[in-house]
Amino acid sequence: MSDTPALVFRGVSAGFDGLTVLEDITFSQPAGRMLGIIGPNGGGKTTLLKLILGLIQPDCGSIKVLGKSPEDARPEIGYVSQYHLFDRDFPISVLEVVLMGRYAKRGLARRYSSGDVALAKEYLDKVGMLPFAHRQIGQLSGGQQKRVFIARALVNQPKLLILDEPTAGVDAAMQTGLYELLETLKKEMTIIMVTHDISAVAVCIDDIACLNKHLSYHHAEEGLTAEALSETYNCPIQLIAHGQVPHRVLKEHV
Ligand SMILES: Nc1ncnc2c1ncn2[C@@H]1O[C@H](COP(=O)(O)OP(=O)(O)OP(=O)(O)O)[C@@H](O)[C@H]1O
Repeated sequence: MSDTPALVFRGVSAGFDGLTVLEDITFSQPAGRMLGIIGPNGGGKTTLLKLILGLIQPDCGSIKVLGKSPEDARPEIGYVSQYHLFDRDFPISVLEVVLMGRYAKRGLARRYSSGDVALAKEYLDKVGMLPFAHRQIGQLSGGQQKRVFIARALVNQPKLLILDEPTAGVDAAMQTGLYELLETLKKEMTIIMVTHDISAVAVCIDDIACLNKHLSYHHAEEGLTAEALSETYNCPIQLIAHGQVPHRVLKEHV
């Protein structure tokens, strides 16, 4: 894995129409680890992802993604958005959905090669969805669709995979499978995951960014406490669990 950090933010502020959504964000994310971004609704998580993807520009500060500008890094980023709006009756197969991910490399004008199809099948296999390759995408469950969209993001072999709420609408059993998949993928790439799922924070995430206009970054070596979460969410948070659950205690925000 490269020594170049996957992300470097230095004094970044950003917003919309004169409203500051992110203020003075500074952190560095090492490559080959999984970063979880947590925070309340409206805290600026999606805005941070848009900055990483180069879809919006910061008002001030600098951003490096994989050692490059966000725009230059974009071909090396795989992105799985929170919502996938599509017509469930649209006659497109799972394999065709994954092949769409190759457009970024091949352009719209060119037909898929046998190499593209082989790659799409390889990544469908990796996410455990190869047996569904010829099913219509609309016939799959939410969790199964999420795996297909992850395969579509992976088919360009990104160095950075960004997932916005990957477990939204996914049942508990599928969530566990999804986290196991992410653990495997982490060996090959950096993963950034926006999540409201505290169990994901405990189970598979290395580093944690608590975001509510300001960002507090916590390295893997720290843990997560209700106090640190309460500070980000601006309200008391209680962690409720049955039995002995692995948990983490983070340092206080400065
Ligand atoms: N295109 C936009 N134009 C104007 N304001 C925006 C725009 N996008 C986001 N905002 C505002 O920026 C703030 C942060 O929004 P953002 O979507 O980044 O939060 P979030 O942490 O992702 O929230 P959620 O958890 O609800 O998805 C909100 O107050 C939102 O209304």
